Amino acid sequence: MQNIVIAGSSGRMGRALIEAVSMSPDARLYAALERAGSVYVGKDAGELVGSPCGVMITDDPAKAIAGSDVFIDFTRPEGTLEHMALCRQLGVKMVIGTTGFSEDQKLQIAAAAQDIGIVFAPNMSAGVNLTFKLLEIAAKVLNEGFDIEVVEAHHRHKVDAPSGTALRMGEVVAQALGRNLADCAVYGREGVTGERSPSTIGFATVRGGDIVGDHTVMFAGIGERVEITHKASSRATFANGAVRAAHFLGGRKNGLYDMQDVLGLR
Ligand SMILES: NC(=O)C1=CN([C@@H]2O[C@H](COP(=O)(O)OP(=O)(O)OC[C@H]3O[C@@H](n4cnc5c(N)ncnc54)[C@H](OP(=O)(O)O)[C@@H]3O)[C@@H](O)[C@H]2O)C=CC1
Ligand SMILES: O=C(O)C1=N[C@H](C(=O)O)C[C@H](O)C1
Repeated sequence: MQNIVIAGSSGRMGRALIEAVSMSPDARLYAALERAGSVYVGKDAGELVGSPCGVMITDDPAKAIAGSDVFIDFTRPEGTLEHMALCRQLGVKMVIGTTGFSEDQKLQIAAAAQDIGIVFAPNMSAGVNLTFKLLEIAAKVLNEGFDIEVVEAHHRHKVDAPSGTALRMGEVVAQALGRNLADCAVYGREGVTGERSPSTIGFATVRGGDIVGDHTVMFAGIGERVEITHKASSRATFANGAVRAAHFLGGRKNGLYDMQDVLGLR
């Protein structure tokens, strides 16, 4: 049985995670965390998903983490890094789904993984992780004469762009082609842009309504176009993946992993 702490428990993913943990026979909700000042502090975490569970939401991270097995964090980069410092100190493993980290912040996560096991992935769904493999194949086969564009769409509340998943898709394709994404990414276009340079990977972002998460990578050639698309219709897919990642960490003391490791796709 794994004792799980959920950070950002009243958020969109926090609620999906409470449900996913409650449905896992090998996991139990050990603590639910919110920021100080949140109206949810002191409330029963289960009430957020319509079924009280006796775990009261706390704003004390150290108290929540002490004695737990895995800390699941889908919050914001600054919150995740604060939680990570405590998890590292207390020897508690982490599943990190938060997106929007800078390169320096990602290095901090890698450093913490020397001491604790961490699964860090911008997308915990099995389907998206399969598309990463498909993209690798597509990029290697369509490596000449095809323009590559990544298009993503998310709900109106999302604060980072492009999505972490879109960026990872770009990285996968760039790596398969022997390119460095930092050198070839084009983030949006406006005005007189000139013709498209063939070595670039373009990104386009859509934000609106309640779109859970759509991603398409387009390989546009002359006379044909291949599109690899994933559409998430429920956050349960990410939450179930995160709980699976927590179980994966069970037998691992330290190390940095992603969902390719968890799903055996490496
Ligand atoms: N890897 C994956 O599979 C997925 C990743 N995500 C990522 O997860 C993250 C959360 O998404 P979502 O649930 O939609 O966001 P929400 O805004 O709905 O929830 C975020 C939660 O984190 C809390 N929070 C925000 N800032 C901090 C902080 N500095 N310290 C502690 N807690 C904080 C919020 O509290 P408050 O309400 O007080 O602000 C809220 O409870 C995003 O980065 C998103 O991209 C989302 C889906 C899938
Ligand atoms: O913020 C979201 O909602 C999502 N964020 C992740 C990302 O940035 O890739 C994953 C998913 O698409 C939902």
